[in-house]
Amino acid sequence: MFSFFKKKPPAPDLAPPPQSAPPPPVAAVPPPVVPPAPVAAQAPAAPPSRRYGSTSTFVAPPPAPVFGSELISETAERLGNDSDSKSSWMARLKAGLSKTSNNLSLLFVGARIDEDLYEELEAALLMSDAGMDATDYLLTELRRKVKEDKLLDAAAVKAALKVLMTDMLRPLVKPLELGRHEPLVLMIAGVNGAGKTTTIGKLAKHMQKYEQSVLLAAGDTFRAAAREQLMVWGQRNNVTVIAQESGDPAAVAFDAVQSGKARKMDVVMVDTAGRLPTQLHLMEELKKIKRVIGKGMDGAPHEVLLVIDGNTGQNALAQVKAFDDALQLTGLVITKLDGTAKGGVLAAIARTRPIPVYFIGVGEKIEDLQPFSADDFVEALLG
Ligand SMILES: Nc1nc2c(ncn2[C@@H]2O[C@H](COP(=O)(O)OP(=O)(O)OP(=O)(O)O)[C@@H](O)[C@H]2O)c(=O)[nH]1
Repeated sequence: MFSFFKKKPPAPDLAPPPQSAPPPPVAAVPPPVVPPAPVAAQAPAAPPSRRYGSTSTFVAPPPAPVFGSELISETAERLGNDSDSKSSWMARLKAGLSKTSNNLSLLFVGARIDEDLYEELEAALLMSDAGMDATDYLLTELRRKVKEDKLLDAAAVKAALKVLMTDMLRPLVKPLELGRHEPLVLMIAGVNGAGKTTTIGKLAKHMQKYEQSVLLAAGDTFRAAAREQLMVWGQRNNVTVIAQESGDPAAVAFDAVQSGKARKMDVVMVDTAGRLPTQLHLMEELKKIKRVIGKGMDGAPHEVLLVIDGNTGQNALAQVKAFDDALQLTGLVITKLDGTAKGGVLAAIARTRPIPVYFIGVGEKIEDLQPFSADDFVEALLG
């Protein structure tokens, strides 16, 4: 079974209280529209400061949305009919990475194992955005392997490179564990247009398939369209979105966490506005959002994810470093590997800042976001 998330068996202290059953699976019985309760009314005994407590509005889910064939096919996928969806996903990933895979594969066609091959391989890896460090490492290890195993033909060398690459990327593989906290709070960051809001929408939909109740915080108070995008998405999918007309994104995040706790939600996801790591005041704002989420719930956010546009090449590494320094990232999502992405940047990340890559995206549809698999990725590159 191609499992999306790893859901920990609920520890006794994390298990939902028996009386307050979790919200019914959204697909089967959509929760009733709860009139928006003011946050202050739901807050725990110690009231939140006015600054973070009372200004957000709730966008309640509409009654009984119509779920049609989309849900049926997704349900079929969950029940085990996922070999088709996996092969079409692989086809999209292969197509997305075809630039690099063509370059790499052509090298080995009828090639002799000599210095020319190593030089061409070095150039192809550098062009794929793998960076100097990962490229040097792969070439050194490959030379060693060829010598040790006395590899004589190009196919065997290619196979050895596949193994090396897979071993290099494997430390990045980690499932996103659900059910560790109630709610599990995720904060999502990234540069402008990386795909944060879209990723949140896709993740929420997938989490719903795992019977997770999800609440979203429209923390991108900078770009009005981002808030609308999240709210429309939430209404369509029966997910409550907490938003503010304008103002402090930290306040929206705080309200969302408070509300998530009061409603016993499984997951709260906090969107944030896009920003460049060089915009220091905006990076400070992100740190503040993270701190304020922690005030709303001890230990939160439990996951701080950086969404990276796969087309940004080596700059992606700079983004990972800067956001990690500011926020101590727990995971990455690499989107748009269907575009002009070259894919090698994952090798660079693995060598220099091995932060787990939870998901990769190869398109705008929900099923285009999938957990990262080192084997699949290398198969798409060198298969
Ligand atoms: N082709 C492709 N497009 C994607 C993918 N993920 C997101 N997009 C598109 O990228 C564009 C930007 O996505 P958003 O989710 O709005 O990005 P954002 O990071 O929230 O943007 P800001 O709020 O402006 O920082 C949208 O048109 C998405 O549909 C992907 O994997 N592949």
